[in-house]
Amino acid sequence: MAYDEQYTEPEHIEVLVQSVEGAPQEYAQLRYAHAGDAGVDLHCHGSFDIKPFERVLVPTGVAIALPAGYVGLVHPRSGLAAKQGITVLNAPGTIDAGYRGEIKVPLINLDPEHTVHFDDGDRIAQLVIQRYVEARFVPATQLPGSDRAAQGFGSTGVQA
Ligand SMILES: O=c1ccn([C@H]2C[C@H](O)[C@@H](COP(=O)(O)OP(=O)(O)OP(=O)(O)O)O2)c(=O)[nH]1
Ligand SMILES: [Mg+2]
Repeated sequence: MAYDEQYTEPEHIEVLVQSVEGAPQEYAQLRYAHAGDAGVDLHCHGSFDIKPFERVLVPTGVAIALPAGYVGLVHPRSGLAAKQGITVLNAPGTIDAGYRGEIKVPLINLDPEHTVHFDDGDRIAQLVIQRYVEARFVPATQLPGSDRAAQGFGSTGVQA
């Protein structure tokens, strides 16, 4: 198969976005920065500082309604991580389809020296929307065999 033939359009869905009380209306206008981006940037509502090794639960000013069968995953922004040591503490954060509250992002500053300042509206994280599968968990007394079996935690390439 030619490389180009592998290309498929991503699935398109509608997700309702509301700016929360006290946040500007335009906060509800989430947009992918580039064609082909998987993540849409989330902004902070309000300005704040994060000192070294401090964590802050950052309000984004938005609430969303995902259709059933979809989940929002809050990922760090690589630029903030690489340049300033800022990451999402619970990455990836899980936004359940049924959650209607404000999306909040627990950021942590892992830079040992520098306090990082954020202005109102700065991009703090990115939201990736994916389909999920709901499992029916079935208690079992024995699991089927597999190539890996119970090997894990760095076992690959190590002589038994
Ligand atoms: O980074 C995050 C993660 C979660 N949430 C919201 C949406 C999510 O649907 C809800 C619950 O998240 P999670 O299940 O991760 O947290 P929990 O500590 O298990 O809380 P709960 O007992 O409410 O499920 O909190 C956020 O706003 N930001
Ligand atoms: Mg939970």
